[in-house]
Amino acid sequence: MSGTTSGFEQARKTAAGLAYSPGFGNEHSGEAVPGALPVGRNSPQRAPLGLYAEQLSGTAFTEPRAHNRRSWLYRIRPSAAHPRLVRTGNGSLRGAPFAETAPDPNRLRWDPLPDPAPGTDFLAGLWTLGGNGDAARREGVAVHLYAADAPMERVFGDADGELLIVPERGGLLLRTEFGLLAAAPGQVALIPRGVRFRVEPLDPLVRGYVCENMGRPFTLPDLGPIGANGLANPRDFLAPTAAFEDVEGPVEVVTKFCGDLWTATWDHSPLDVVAWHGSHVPYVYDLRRFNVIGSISYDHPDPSVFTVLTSPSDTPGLANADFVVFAPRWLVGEDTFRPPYFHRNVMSEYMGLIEGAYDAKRTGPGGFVPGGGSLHNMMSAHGPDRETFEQASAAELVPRKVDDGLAFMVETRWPVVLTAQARDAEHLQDGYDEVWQGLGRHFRA
Ligand SMILES: O=C(O)Cc1cc(O)ccc1O
Ligand SMILES: [Fe+2]
Repeated sequence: MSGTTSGFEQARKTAAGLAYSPGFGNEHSGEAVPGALPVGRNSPQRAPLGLYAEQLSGTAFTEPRAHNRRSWLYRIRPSAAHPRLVRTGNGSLRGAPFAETAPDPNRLRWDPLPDPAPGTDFLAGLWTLGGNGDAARREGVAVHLYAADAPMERVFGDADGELLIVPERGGLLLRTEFGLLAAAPGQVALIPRGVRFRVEPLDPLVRGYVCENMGRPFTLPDLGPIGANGLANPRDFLAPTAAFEDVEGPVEVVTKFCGDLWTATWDHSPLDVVAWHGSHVPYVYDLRRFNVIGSISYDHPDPSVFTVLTSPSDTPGLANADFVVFAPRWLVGEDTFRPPYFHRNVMSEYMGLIEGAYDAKRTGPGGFVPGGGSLHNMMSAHGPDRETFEQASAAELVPRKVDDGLAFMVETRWPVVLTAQARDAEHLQDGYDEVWQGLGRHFRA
């Protein structure tokens, strides 16, 4: 069933009225019914209102307090009350390890996903481009895209990692165990590992990207000499307030586990959490709130300065994955080539475009367009295309605002290995290499 007009109106009304609890990493809490949240202990002999107490851990019990993520949920039924899971088709979703294709050192670029078949929900609309690491070892990252036009009737949860959802076209209403979130293009939603949710499109066609982080949970990067403020500010991350559905009756619950989808039909909705508290919670964040730091003297800063969220590895400074945004900003560098420089990076870079244009690439047909993506794997040489290089080398260096687009990058420690469908996709562009052809020699000895 595709979304109906009255369905969208209803969902948009709900989205417009949502209340949130601000602050990344806070000990958030809430109760949809007064008195549902126990006071002074997590696990009373009998939880209030006849609810069941359940802990959901996002990190090992013993991880340092600063990294520890867990929440306590007070629900109508414990999650344990479910039948046996059975395998179901993965559709276009794939998991790590990625071994369908040989790792590819070529620079690659895709146009947007084709429109979905009518009646495609968010889960069925997920299409995996590639990734790295190993879900069973809790490391690596996967890049998915989605295109959907129908509300999810079923509920989904990802045991393999957290999901950073990046809408590019159309808004999403996310009904989660913790309550409701809405994310429109320009905003991102973060669903922690294992948290169950259902997606309702707020528009007839919704499209975007999903960064699935199988490593350590995303956190805000340290600020070092930047100081105590800047980049993504914690208070701009919004957690939901408690809301539950009390549905007795068959509900399909799909789980992604070690790369595969498993399903079970529960006799009630798993979105039955009446109260909760903790730090393992979903968030929505508006990328336009990002406080962009850049050069006010000369040279183009490395894009690490645009990091919104980072999933650290065991090596300090080496990310399992960074989520980076290229948000509107002023460029004022003197005697500086202002767009991204030519480079070969040990990290691998997947880029997507949420709207407008990106300052290193031509947009429009055959270019880097919203909904499209590019992959520059470990050590692949890339940077400004020929047109960008020529223009920026000749440009008058007056202060200029770059505010005609919103792009993002998933930068990861290991090459992104493509799925077969991404390698063979019709929407994989031919001849991306040509954007760097014709960069003639200007050398004068
Ligand atoms: O390749 C890209 O466009 C991403 C990028 C941007 C930038 O400003 C510097 C380095 C870099 O990899
Ligand atoms: Fe790059």
